This record gives sequence, structure tokens and C-alpha cells, in this order.
Amino acid sequence: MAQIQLRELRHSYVDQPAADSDWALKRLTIDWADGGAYALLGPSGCGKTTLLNVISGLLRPTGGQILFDGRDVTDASPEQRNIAQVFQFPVIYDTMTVYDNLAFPLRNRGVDAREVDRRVREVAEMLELDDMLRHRAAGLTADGKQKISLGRGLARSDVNVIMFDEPLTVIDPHLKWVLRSKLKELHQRIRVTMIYVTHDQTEALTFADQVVVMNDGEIVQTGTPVELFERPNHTFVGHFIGSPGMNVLPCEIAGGRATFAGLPVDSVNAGAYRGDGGRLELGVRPEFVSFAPAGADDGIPVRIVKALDAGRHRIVETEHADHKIKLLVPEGEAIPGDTAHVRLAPERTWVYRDGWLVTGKGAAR
Ligand SMILES: Nc1ncnc2c1ncn2[C@@H]1O[C@H](COP(=O)(O)OP(=O)(O)OP(=O)(O)O)[C@@H](O)[C@H]1O
Repeated sequence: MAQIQLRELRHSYVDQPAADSDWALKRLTIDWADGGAYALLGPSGCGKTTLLNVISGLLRPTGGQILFDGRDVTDASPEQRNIAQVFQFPVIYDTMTVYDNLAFPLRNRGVDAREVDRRVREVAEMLELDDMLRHRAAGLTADGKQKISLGRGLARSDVNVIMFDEPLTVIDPHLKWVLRSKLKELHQRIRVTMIYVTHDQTEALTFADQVVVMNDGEIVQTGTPVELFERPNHTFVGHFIGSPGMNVLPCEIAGGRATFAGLPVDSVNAGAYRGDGGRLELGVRPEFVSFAPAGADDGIPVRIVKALDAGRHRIVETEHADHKIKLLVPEGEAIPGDTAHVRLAPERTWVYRDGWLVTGKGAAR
């Protein structure tokens, strides 16, 4: 097990990177605690796989350092880094039995037969593969094969880190939930540092203690699922996490107060803005927007565009001067007809400058 530190890590696939867009990873600095469960979450192309390959040693970064327990491993080979990796698609030996597949990484490291047997049976039981240990892997379904891949990643207890790259892609939807909870349970049992890469927020939020959100080669926020929900560090995090994502509205700030379309809006942090220009926006999640009671005219006047049933609540889309504002209305509460006023909860409304949360110390990077 290891603490993993990335220092000013950069990578470009271009020979002579010049433009910002030439960088697949842009100066990442982050510490991952020994034994932590992390998810690396971000849209396709944001650099997740590049980062995993740099950590595992398959790719030499253009710049920066990788430290395992304080030791610089930037130039170490994948074998020297002692990492287990589980990929999107099963990597198994079809002609071997399930047992031999699980035992393979242990035997390869010279682990003694009794310990191999103990670990194989333990992992097989956790993944519910115990009744098929003598079967040939070739006969298994795609789900079964991917379970073996997971098992091979989890069998070794001496690894510095286990990395999962979208491991549930080929798994049947109803089994995904089961495997996700199993992985979480397993992490709690074995406490090896785990990094789980996904573009699926549900997978990230259910697996990880800390979620690292990436966009466009940068880490935009690291936090618990609650932190990402309650205090998005960047409008991207607000959009990407949550369903529907955060409302983002253009605003102006004068005298420490924000206005949207000329209407005053109270926020947590407008007072921290230093008047240094930039694109100013307000962010508020649909959960923290509500309709003012009929007859009240405080808040933002809106036109109701549509309402979508989402189980326990409805997602209502409203509009003010071509700006969409979404809100959640609990089941049983009335939705006004054509027009209404909406209120933004001041303690849940944040000001962003050029996408980043205004903290008073410049952008909240
Ligand atoms: N071998 C490569 N050669 C050139 N460019 C690459 C290569 N691999 C990735 N890239 C580019 O680097 C950027 C990051 O890609 P990467 O695959 O790391 O993202 P990702 O978040 O893992 O995406 P996905 O979820 O689609 O796998 C993208 O712009 C991609 O086009």
C-alpha cells in the first residue's frame, strides 16, 4: 500500500507542445492518502486514461514527478511500481480454470501454495465465483469473465495501488450495482489504495470516499460526494455532478452584491469578489431553487417552460430573459401555471469568476 503524490505532472502526445490544448494533462499536483478509495471522474477525453497510464508506468510523463511513499518512481518500470490494474474489458486466460486465473498473479510472485489457496478462495467468495472455480474461464459470460479480472486485481495483498479503468463497462446493469457495493465492501476490508476511473457519476459517488473531478486535462476539484454537491469549486463540477446539474446564470457584482438581469440575488460569496474583472456567474443547484408563494413578487420572475416527472419530484424548467432556471418540486406540491417568481436559497448560491468559485484569494484552484 502506498501514498501517491503527483507533482506538477504534465503530459502531451505532441512533440513540441505549445498551445494549452496540446496538453492532455496540465500540471497536476495532488496527494492520494495510503489506503484511500478514490474515483477519477470526468467526461471522455479529459485525460483519465492518460493519468492512469502515467501512474502505472505505461507512459513516461512529459514533465513532473510521481512519488510512492515519498519515493520518486517517475522512471520506474510498471513491474517495479507493483500495481494491479483492471481494465474495461476482461484480461484473462480463457484456457485456464477460474481458480488458476485468480491464482496466476500470486503464483507469478512466488506466493506459497497455501497462501495462494486462501487468497483465491477469499476473493472468489467475495465475488461469488466460488462455485465455478473448477470451470474453464472460456465458458463464462462477459460478466463472469470481468469478475475474474476484478478478482485477479484484488488477489494480491502486496500491491501499492489497485487501479480500475471503467471496470463495469461490460457488466450487465443489474449486476453493476452489486459489484460496485462489493468493491466498496472489499476496500473497507483490505484497505489498499484504490483508484477507480469512470465517467459515470453514480459509480464514482458510490465507490469513493474522495472523488477527483477532471476536465480538459485539469483536476477541477477533489472532495467527498457531499462537498462536490454542496460547494462545487468550478461550474463544470456543478454541471457534471447532479441530475439535473447546477443552474449557471450570468451576473454582475457591485458593492459586494450580485445582480442577475438587473435583479438583486443574495449569495454566499459575492462579498469576496475583488472587482478584478473576469466572467462572473452565479451557480445554484435546482434543489435550492423554489417557487415564491402565489402573490409574492420577490425573487426572479419566470415563465414556466416544462415539467418532467422524475419519481419523488418533478424537474421544472423555467426561463427569465432566455436564461433557463431549473428547480425541483416535491411530489404533491403545486406547480404554478404560466408565470411565477423563483427564489434562490442565498446560503446555496455561489459566485464564480471565469468558471472558478470566488474565494477572496482569487480563483479557488
Ligand atoms: N495515444 C494518443 N495519441 C495522441 N493523443 C492521445 C492519445 N491518447 C489520448 N490522446 C488524447 O489525449 C486526451 C486525453 O485522452 P484520454 O484517453 O486520457 O482521456 P479519457 O478521459 O481517458 O477519455 P475516455 O474516457 O474516452 O477514455 C484526448 O484529447 C485524447 O484525444
